[in-house]
Amino acid sequence: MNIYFCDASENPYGCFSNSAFYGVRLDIFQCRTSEHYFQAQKFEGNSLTEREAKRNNLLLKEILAAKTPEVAIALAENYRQFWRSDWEEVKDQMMYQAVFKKFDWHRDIRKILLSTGKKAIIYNSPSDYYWGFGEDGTGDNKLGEILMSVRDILQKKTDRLKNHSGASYRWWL
Ligand SMILES: Nc1nc(O)c(N)c(N[C@@H]2O[C@H](COP(=O)(O)O)[C@@H](O)[C@H]2O)n1
Repeated sequence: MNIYFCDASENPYGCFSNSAFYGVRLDIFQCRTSEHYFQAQKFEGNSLTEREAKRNNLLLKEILAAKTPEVAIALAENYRQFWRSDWEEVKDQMMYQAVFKKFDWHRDIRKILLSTGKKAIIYNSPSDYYWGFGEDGTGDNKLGEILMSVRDILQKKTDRLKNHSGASYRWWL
């Protein structure tokens, strides 16, 4: 049986959504959600002039200050002309980082992710054909795939820690 999720309010798998309020760190900044982290990464610099880097840093801070993930998305969209030029090439990697940090840090939702075992995880967004499954299931489901990759890595980390037992395993569990 597959695991489907879409909205952050769904129980128990809504926590898989990037809009769920589980914070992640971006350097010295705390992001309210993995969506904030992901959107802010659009303004991280590759080969920017000093002036451009300064401007992008301000945009990044504005995005991180957004009260909701929806506002963070809207702001990033507004400043599309300032996105890093290699965004299309790096966006999967950035999504992976955002999702990994979230589940590596938050024990409660890590347990939910690991509890899905080997089942397929599907981001059942009708409007998103890249990160999600789309209206008709022909979408790429990239977010679902990333969640499954993160699950595999965190399962291996759990198994490794289990073998060493002790304080680090108790903390991790
Ligand atoms: N529920 C929902 N509605 C949409 O319209 C969406 N695009 C998504 N997908 C999530 O939104 C984030 C936007 O990604 P892009 O900046 O457009 O690449 C991303 O976190 C998707 O998971 N969801």
